[in-house]
Parts: sequence; C-alpha cells; structure tokens
Amino acid sequence: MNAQSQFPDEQDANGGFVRQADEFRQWLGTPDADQFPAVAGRYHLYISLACPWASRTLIVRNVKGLKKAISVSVVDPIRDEKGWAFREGPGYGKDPINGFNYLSEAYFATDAAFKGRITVPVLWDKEKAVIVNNSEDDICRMLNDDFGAVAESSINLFPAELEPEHANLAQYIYENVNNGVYRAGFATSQTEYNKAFKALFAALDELELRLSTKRYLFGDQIVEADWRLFCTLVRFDAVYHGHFKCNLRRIVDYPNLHGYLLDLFQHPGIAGTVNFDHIKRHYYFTHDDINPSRIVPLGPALDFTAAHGRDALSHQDS
Ligand SMILES: N[C@@H](CCC(=O)N[C@@H](CS)C(=O)NCC(=O)O)C(=O)O
Repeated sequence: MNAQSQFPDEQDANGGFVRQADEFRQWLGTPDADQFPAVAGRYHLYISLACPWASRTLIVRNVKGLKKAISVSVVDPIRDEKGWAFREGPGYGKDPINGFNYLSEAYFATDAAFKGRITVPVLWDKEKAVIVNNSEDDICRMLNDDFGAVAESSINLFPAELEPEHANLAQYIYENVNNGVYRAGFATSQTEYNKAFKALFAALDELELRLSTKRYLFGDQIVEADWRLFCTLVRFDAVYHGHFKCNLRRIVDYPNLHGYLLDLFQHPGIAGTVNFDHIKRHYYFTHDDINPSRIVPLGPALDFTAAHGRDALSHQDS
C-alpha cells in the first residue's frame, strides 16, 4: 500500500508522481497576434521566488531586458489550503494589478470552471484581464522570441543552430532533474522513489562530465537549458537534498556542476531572483505530508559568492 500523497490527483497506481498538464496555453504575437500582441506594459507575471518553474520565467525576463516591459509580483512563499496568496512580507507583497487576495482569483476570472492545481507562474493580460499562459516553457519561449525591439537585450536563448540538440537536452533535464527531484520527493512508494533517485543522479553524473570541457551546456553561450538546470541546482543543497531525499550527493560535491552553478548565479540579473528564505520556508512548510512538523532547517551554509573558476573553460570548444 502506498503512503498518502502530497497531491492525490497526481499519483499513479505505483505511487509515482505524475504532474498535471498546464491549462492555459495561448500565445503572444503570431498566430494570436490580434488577441495578445507582444507589446510593452500589457502583461504581468505572477510568480513565487520559491518555485523553480516560475523563477525560470523571471530569469528569462531579466536576461532579455524585459524588466520595464513586463511587470512582476511575488506571492507569499507559504501556501496554505487556500493556495498561493498575496500578502505583505519580506520579498513579496499585495497584488498591484488586480488587488487579488489569492492567485486562484486569476484562474477563476479566466475559467470559472477551473479544477486543477493553482500554479505559478502565470502570465496575465492586464487589458483583457485573463491568464494568457501558465506554462513556464511557453512563457520563456515567448519572452525570448516575441518582444523584438521591446527587449533590451538581443541575446537568443534558443539559437536555431543548436536545435534539435538543445530541445532534447532540455527535455532530458526536465524529466530527470527538474521534475526528477519532485518525482523522488513526491513518490509514495519505495520503488518509484528509487527509480527517480537513480535517474536523477545518473543525469547529474552525465551533466558533470559534460561541464568538464564546456563552460555552459553548449559551450560559451548561455541558453535556456542552462537556466532550466540552474533553477534546480540552486535549490538542490538547500531543499532537494534533505526535503526530497535526493541525498546521494550535494551539488557542492560535484566540482563542475558547483562551479557552473556559481558562475550562473553571479551572472548579471540572477542573484536577485534567488531567495533562500522563500525557497526553504515554502518547501519545508507547505509540503506537510512530507514534513508534518513544518520545521525549517537552519542550514546548510552556502556561499554563492565564491570564485567559480569557470572562465578558463571559455573558448575551448562550442
Ligand atoms: N507549470 C509547471 C508546474 C508549475 C508548478 O507546479 N508550480 C508549483 C510551485 S513550484 C505550484 O504552483 N504549485 C501549487 C500547488 O501545488 O498547489 C509544470 O507543469 O511543469
């Protein structure tokens, strides 16, 4: 018999965690350009700084130079039975756009019959007052592709010449690392936990090797898959290692992954997207099936300002 699941609707018969599909998948610019033109000032991102999926959208917004064009608000990291809420606190605040108390209000304003889990990130259209999209993959792609000259940076996080390898690696990272830590943490049977755990550490070993000769996943250029991997790595030692029982090794035990993590953390616009108070309080407090005492550990000591030593790998290949 399997243990009680954190999300009973997202559990298979073997005790494996099967994530729900994103519900809102409309696109900015073409082909829905009349509906949702990609213009400055019209869209708002609702995020949690605890959430790895939402943080990726914030990172893409920052590195693309869309801070002025797309506004952001941050929910309270503590999610209770009413879901994500807007309250005043350190690093989060009230909803400046709609005055919502709960993120669920955005979902029900868009679809009164919505029945799934209320998740971040959400890309909100201030003009139509609806959710455009709640898939972080779609949102990252739209922020990269669709804002043209509105984006202050011309960096391309999805270079055409790297496809399809980039998409394949992103999918591999999603399955084994980003969602792999959740599959380990939310498993309700030993067998499913073991499977997720082994796949996760096999993937980390493979990525460690890959990063021994390349500064970033594809050489000198930072692409979306790097930020995707970063969002899990930066949370790993603080929460996944303990809370999700991903404890074969820590990221500090992998010389290349650790240096790579520090390198990305120290990239302009990134450190401010990482909030360990939100990250730790969210995971340890909110998943009460996994941590019923809701005690938030005080450690580990982490130093993201240490020298990363990765510059030497630049220009070696790619
Ligand atoms: N859209 C993402 C998932 C987003 C997601 O699950 N976000 C979490 C926070 S990390 C959330 O909002 N959870 C709300 C809940 O569990 O009720 C995906 O399907 O891959």
